[in-house]
Amino acid sequence: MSRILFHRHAPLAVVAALFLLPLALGNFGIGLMNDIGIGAMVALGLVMLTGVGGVTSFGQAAFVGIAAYSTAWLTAAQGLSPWLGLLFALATTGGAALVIGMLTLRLGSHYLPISTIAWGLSVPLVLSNIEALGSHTGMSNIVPIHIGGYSLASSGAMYYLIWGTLGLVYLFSSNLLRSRQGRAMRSLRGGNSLLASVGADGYHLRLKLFVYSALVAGLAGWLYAHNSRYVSPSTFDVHGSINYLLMAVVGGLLQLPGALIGSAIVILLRNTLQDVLPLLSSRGTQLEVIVFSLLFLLLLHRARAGVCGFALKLAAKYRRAPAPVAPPPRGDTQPLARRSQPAAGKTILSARNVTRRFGGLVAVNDVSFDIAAGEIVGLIGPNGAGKSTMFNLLTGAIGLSSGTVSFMDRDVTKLSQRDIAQLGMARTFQHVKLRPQMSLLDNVALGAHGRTRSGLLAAGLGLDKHEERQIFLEARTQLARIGLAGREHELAGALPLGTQRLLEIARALMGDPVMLVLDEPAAGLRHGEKQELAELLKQLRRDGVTIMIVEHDMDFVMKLVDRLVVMNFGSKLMEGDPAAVRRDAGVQAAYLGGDLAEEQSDNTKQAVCLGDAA
Ligand SMILES: Nc1ncnc2c1ncn2[C@@H]1O[C@H](COP(=O)(O)OP(=O)(O)OP(=O)(O)O)[C@@H](O)[C@H]1O
Repeated sequence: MSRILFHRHAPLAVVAALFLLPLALGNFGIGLMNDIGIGAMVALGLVMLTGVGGVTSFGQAAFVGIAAYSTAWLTAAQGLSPWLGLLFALATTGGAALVIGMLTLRLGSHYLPISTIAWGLSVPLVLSNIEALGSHTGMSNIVPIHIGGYSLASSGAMYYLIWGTLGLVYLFSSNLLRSRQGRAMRSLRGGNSLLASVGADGYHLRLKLFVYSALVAGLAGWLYAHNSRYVSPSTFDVHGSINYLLMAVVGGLLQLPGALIGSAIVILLRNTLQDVLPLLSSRGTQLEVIVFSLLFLLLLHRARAGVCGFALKLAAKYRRAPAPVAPPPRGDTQPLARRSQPAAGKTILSARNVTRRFGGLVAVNDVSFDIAAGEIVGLIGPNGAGKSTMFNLLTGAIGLSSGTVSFMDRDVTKLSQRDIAQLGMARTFQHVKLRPQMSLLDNVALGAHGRTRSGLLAAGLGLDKHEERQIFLEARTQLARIGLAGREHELAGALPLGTQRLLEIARALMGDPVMLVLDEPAAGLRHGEKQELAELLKQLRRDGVTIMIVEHDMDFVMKLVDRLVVMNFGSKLMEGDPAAVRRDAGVQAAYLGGDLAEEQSDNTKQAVCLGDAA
């Protein structure tokens, strides 16, 4: 009870303290608070972009600069209102971010951060060469903001605008992270394949985050220009960007409050150093850079998750249960709409002459088979037979070298993984792809991405609550289905591997699939858990879901499936019911070794199982 009261009242106490703070501060203190607020806003965008989205940006100050110069030019040179300046600043910043993002966000690994340095360097260079913008000296005499007839010329008045805006941005970002879009954004680090499997588009999510963080930097730039009433290009160079990144890292890149804490620490520390270092040496400014570099190194060694991450780790030691993040269920919540399942027996998937080459290696060679609605089909074969590659081809994770695949009466040979997922094919992965730092409920809820619609704006404004309740209602049902009811708020990373595989099945079921493609779901499960999994899969078959399964535990597979497709060396060896497969000499030879002598030791256990089952 006291914890609930704390969670409810702590934000109110912070708001009240911030409201009253100017009464206790002089002009200098208020000026510092304004700098902290503006810095925190840019750092907050970086927490979203770098911490959540995994895109490291060394060019965020450039967006602050584009916005600051836009409003400076419109108000000081054109004599228009700062409020028009705000719209113009957001338009130029958002437009620039969209173009830069489209040009750079497809770059992988270290190329993307390097590209951010490129535009981080070029934007201030361009600004300093435009005469109409004051060239190297910048622009002064920027008019103050007015609200009605009230001028925000004093730093005390700007304080409330800056911190009020920061509060709104914080609220919007916090709502966004807890939404359907936010769950997908928080999963960006899990890779495009995970996102595509739930019907989400990693590139567009990254682009949205990029533009969002740039718009937040743009808001900060607008406030900066009208707070300092002066802009110059050097403020917005790469040095400035590194400063913002430092704030986010010091505070904690993974939590929104980190932006605020980091900005306060960096600005207050810089201010103190500027007072103290000149007393120690005549080269105080150079010493300041060295002190900050050392601080950065120390942080990377000792507390990579920043102050916030450190505090959370400490708090977790004393916390009794993880804090709930999902809205609690309500009696009147309607379930999500379901798709109608195809009639039992209808062919829903046809693979024809499917071939996939990796250089000179033919991983899948001219394989054809059909799958009918309501079947459980096993895809088996010795290690390296091409099963996972076949799954990747069917689900669209990789492209075919030749052949065709049709699913639900559509040729899906050239469709993306995401489009195939939207048609009703859900999958799990041989190497589990979960978000370890997200709760079980959030991981499962992610699976409904393709079935639900709420966009970024609705999420940020908190207009998605009805859909969120529907998603979490179903996520709780799916969790209960795999035996994890009551553990919704635990972290997925804390589960044993076998249970993580079950969690992947629950996530796949959230897509309301026509067909479930399971890659070694029983690996890591104990005997009793395997029996429960078999029961779950049989129940799903009764519910009309078609299942294709790769599994090495022959005993498990033979008792579960209606039909088997056997692969060996990339080709289809045979197809038939379990009894026929057990009897087949070719299959026995493949599993016993035969010509595959080098695989014998690996497969002895499987071969024995095959024999046992027979
Ligand atoms: N991306 C890739 N690049 C190159 N070769 C690959 C790639 N993916 C798979 N292969 C090769 O294709 C062959 C089939 O691999 P695949 O993983 O599909 O077999 P599998 O039957 O699933 O094996 P296992 O049961 O051990 O998982 C192997 O020789 C593998 O090394």
